[in-house]
Amino acid sequence: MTDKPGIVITGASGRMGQMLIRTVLDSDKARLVGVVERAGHDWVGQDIGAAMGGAAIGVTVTDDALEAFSKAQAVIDFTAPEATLEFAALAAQARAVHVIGTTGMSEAQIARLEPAARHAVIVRAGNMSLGVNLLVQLTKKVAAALDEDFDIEVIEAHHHHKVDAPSGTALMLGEAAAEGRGVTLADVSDSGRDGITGARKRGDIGFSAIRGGDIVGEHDVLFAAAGERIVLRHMATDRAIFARGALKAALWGQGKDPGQYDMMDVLGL
Ligand SMILES: NC(=O)C1=CN([C@@H]2O[C@H](COP(=O)(O)OP(=O)(O)OC[C@H]3O[C@@H](n4cnc5c(N)ncnc54)[C@H](O)[C@@H]3O)[C@@H](O)[C@H]2O)C=CC1
Ligand SMILES: O=C(O)C1=N[C@H](C(=O)O)C[C@H](O)C1
Repeated sequence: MTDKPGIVITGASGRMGQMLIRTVLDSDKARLVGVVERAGHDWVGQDIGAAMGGAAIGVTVTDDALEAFSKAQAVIDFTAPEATLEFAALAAQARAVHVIGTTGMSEAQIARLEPAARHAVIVRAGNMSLGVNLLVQLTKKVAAALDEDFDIEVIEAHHHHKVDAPSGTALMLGEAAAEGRGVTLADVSDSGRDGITGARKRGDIGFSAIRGGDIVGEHDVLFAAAGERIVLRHMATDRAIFARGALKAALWGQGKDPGQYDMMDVLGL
């Protein structure tokens, strides 16, 4: 027997799924006890080590999430919004910590996590890296120090497979800028400019999204005024930063009271 928390990774074949599996296997603080993929995927029924092109490791990919979660102390989930909602209910049933990296969830979908959070710990963040979470704090500070003479724009770039925009990180940065300024993001958000949009409205927080190639994730927060500009920037070059943060969250959540938390709680920022 070991007291290292057992971890299940969902979305096993995904870009983040594979990175998370490697991160847990390399860790001396956690054990990989299960991996989940969607029903019908080629990898279901295969050993995950072999499916990822290496040696077998004795963990079989399953599409039975509840069965996998019932053996785990934590589930790390970077998949898609509706899958994440289903996993939240099952992780709560298994009383496993649910670490959610999935982005693109609507406000209505986020609200649907609440019943699960009454029974289990949920840690959710649009970006699990230390660097971005620090950038969020810096953004809040700079926005609080400047007035609306400074136009705030969040510019993000990601690989061409990404399906949601603005990115989860861009939204975190926009929220932080709005909070620093003492406004509600929904009231000032301006995304998806196209055509004759009219001049920029004073006080708006703008979003622009670039999609191309294999860009892991880049975020700028631009504060632009007459005669000067400040740019706060984070550049991710390796998905390992997200996986390390997610594993840290899974370990941090052990023994915590049920509820919803984020990476600020985990990192103590
Ligand atoms: N919070 C963070 O730090 C980060 C968040 N992300 C987010 O993570 C999510 C996944 O990103 P990628 O790995 O690049 O995408 P991906 O498309 O490579 O992987 C998604 C995986 O989820 C699986 N999946 C979908 N529905 C499923 C279901 N019902 N059951 C089991 N598996 C299911 C897919 O088959 C696929 O393997 C996105 O929302 C992305 O924005 C990505 C990187 C960092
Ligand atoms: O889809 C991605 O790849 C990423 N998604 C997250 C986001 O939406 O911000 C985090 C990171 O930028 C990579």
